[in-house]
Parts: sequence; structure tokens; C-alpha cells
Amino acid sequence: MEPESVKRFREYLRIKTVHPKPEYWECADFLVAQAKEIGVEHQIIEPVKGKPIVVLKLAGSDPSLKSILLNSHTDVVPVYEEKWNYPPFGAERVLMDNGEYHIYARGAQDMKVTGSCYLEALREIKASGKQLLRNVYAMFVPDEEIGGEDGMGAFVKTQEFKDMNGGFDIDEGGPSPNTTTYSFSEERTLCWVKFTARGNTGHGSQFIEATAIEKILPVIYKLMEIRDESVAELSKFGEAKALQQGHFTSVNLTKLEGGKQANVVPAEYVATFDIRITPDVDCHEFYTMLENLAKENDVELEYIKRGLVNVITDLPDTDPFMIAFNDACKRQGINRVPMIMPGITDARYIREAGIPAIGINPMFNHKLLAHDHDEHIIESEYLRAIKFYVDMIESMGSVSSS
Ligand SMILES: CSCC[C@H](NC(C)=O)C(=O)O
Ligand SMILES: [Zn+2]
Ligand SMILES: [Zn+2]
Repeated sequence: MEPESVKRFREYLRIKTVHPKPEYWECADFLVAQAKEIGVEHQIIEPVKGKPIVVLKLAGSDPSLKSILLNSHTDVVPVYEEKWNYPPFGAERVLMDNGEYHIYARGAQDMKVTGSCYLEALREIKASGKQLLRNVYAMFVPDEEIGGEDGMGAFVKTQEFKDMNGGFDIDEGGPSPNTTTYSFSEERTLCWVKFTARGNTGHGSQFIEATAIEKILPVIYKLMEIRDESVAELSKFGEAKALQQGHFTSVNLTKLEGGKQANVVPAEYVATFDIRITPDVDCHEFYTMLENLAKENDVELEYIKRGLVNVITDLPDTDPFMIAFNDACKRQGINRVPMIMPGITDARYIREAGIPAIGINPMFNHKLLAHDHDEHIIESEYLRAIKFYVDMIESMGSVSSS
């Protein structure tokens, strides 16, 4: 028989909160209905029009204490529908040969499963009649997948967020391919940068000087050199490469544009890079290097998006929240291994607001399918993850000092 928690998860997955036109109000309606059923207070905050944030509150007995935040994003990335074996918004529950049920949908891993676990955990705790010491807030925010400026970025600046008096945030992670759980207390800094070179044009048979291509190539070579250095350093870690990648700056040339016809020397060439700067280096020094590189080669530089600060969560194991966090992990059989988040998440806004944040996903044995075709989760792991969050929330919500 299908568990009720799975039915509710599938309902959430069927809401098309997919970019570029996410159905945020349908999603808000679903979450408000959940809050009412669970029997907890809710609030809708709309710091940016059309981008509602829904917050559920499990009231603690001492509201003067700092609260526990549970963060998840409601939006999902677009799909290549023709590549899917199951409808991406059908949330089909499929019985596999090994006897396990899989739930297929965009957002199944990234990250409606986590949002659903929060809802189910709050439901279970509320139904048990237990009251925790601290307020616990489950936050459902839009736009993470497009940078979060209008979502969590705007939310942290509101009075409503400040009034929540957050003391610790549990945030986005990824499922594990085995039984080791990765936890994320820091991220690399995002830098999307566009270099535009302009130069002399003319007939493709001639030796034209100072062309756009001549100017852009040294910029590309230099950045590819940085990429090669990172790849070489990282390869020294062998099997542990994936775990260590956050310690190295990644560089990818993601767009190369220019040229009109084979026999016309292009007057303009544009190279766009996705760079992720490791927290081990000062991002401002990196930006100065990029700016000098552009200047030396007579190339224009434009940042499409970049981070200016990189706050990391670095609490000692003796911190009362960390003790509660680690105890819950231990009880639930979670072997937590810290890792630098390869991408950027909304946790960075929360850290910038001065609140420690750790990203985690306790599910085991999943192929990582975030943003991929046939994204799915294993039902039994979802059910186990709910138990993890019940324990985690009770543990964190009962911390008496800090
Ligand atoms: C600019 S928003 C993009 C956010 C996305 N985050 C993840 C976790 O994949 C990324 O790092 O590319
Ligand atoms: Zn995500
Ligand atoms: Zn994502």
C-alpha cells in the first residue's frame, strides 16, 4: 500500500514550479493546505511580487531562544521531456525489479524531496503532541535555481526573516551514491564572466593585425591554464577527487560567440566563462587577476553574476547545535563527511545573514540525477529520510544553551 507521506510527496512533485514560468502560487496553496492539515501556523511573505515564500512554524515552548531553520527551494530546472522515460511532472511510482518503488519527477531529488521530508517530520512531531523548546521554521523559497536574488536573497533582508531569529539552518545537500553522507558548510564563489574583444576586420585572405581573435585567445589560454592546473592538482587525489573538488577553482568556457562568414575577419568575439572560486583563495584577488588579464589584452570584461563575500560555517564540534546535529546523525546511522558544495545554494544568503548553515541529504544509494533526465528517488530512502529529519528537528529544537 502506498504510504500517505508518499502520496503527499507526489502531489508536491506534480506542481509545475519549473523555470522559466514556475507555478509559485499553486505551490503556495499546496503548502498552506499542508500547514493547515498538520496544524501549524504559516506565513506567506512576498518580498518580490509573484515570488511567494511560505514559512511553517512549529512553535517551541521558549520563543525567546534562537530558532532552527529548515530551508528548501520550491523551483525546479527545465526538462528535456523527450529524454524522459516517465512524464517529468507525473510523479509516477514505479515498482522496480528489486522490489523497490522509485518516484520519477523533476525535483524528486532537487529538492522537493527535502521539502517533503520537512513537512512530514513536522506532521509527525506535531501529531506526537511533543512540544520542542525552540521554534522550528520550515521555509519554502522560490528561485534558487536562477540565483535566488528574488527568493532567499530578498527574504533575508525582510523584518519577517529577522523576526524568525534563526540560530542554525539545515539546508540543501545531495543524495549519496553509497552510504556516506556529504555535508556542506561552505561553497565556492560563483563568477560568471564575459570577455568581449573588438578588433580590425577585413578580407579573410589578408594578414589583418590586432584582430578580436588575437585579443581574446590569450584570455582563453590563461583561463584554460588555470583549469588545467586545477585538474592536475585534483587528479592527485585519485578516488577522493570528488570529495576534494571544492578546494580547486573550476573554469569552464561555456559560450564562444562571434564571426559572420568564413571569409570575413570577425570584428568582435565574446567568450563567457563559468568560474567557481574555491573558498581557499580570496575571490577579490581572483577578480583583480581577471581584470588585469582583460586590460593587458585590450578586452572588455563584464561580470554577469559574481559573489563578493564567501561566508563559511565553521562551528567547533563542542558547539551545542553541532553536538545535537552530530548526535542525530549518529543515531540515524549517518556517517557525515564534510565537503565543499560544488554549486551555489541559498545557504550562502543565510550564512551571510550571520546564521550557521549546513546542507545535508541523508538518502543513500542514489545516482545523482539533479538537473538530469529521469530524476527519481527510492521510496524506502525517502521514508528513512523522514525519520532522520524527525530526529534531527527534535534534537536541534531541544538544545537548551546557545
Ligand atoms: C546562479 S544559480 C545556479 C545555482 C546552481 N546551484 C546548484 C546547487 O546547482 C549552480 O551552482 O549553478
Ligand atoms: Zn537545488
Ligand atoms: Zn538545482
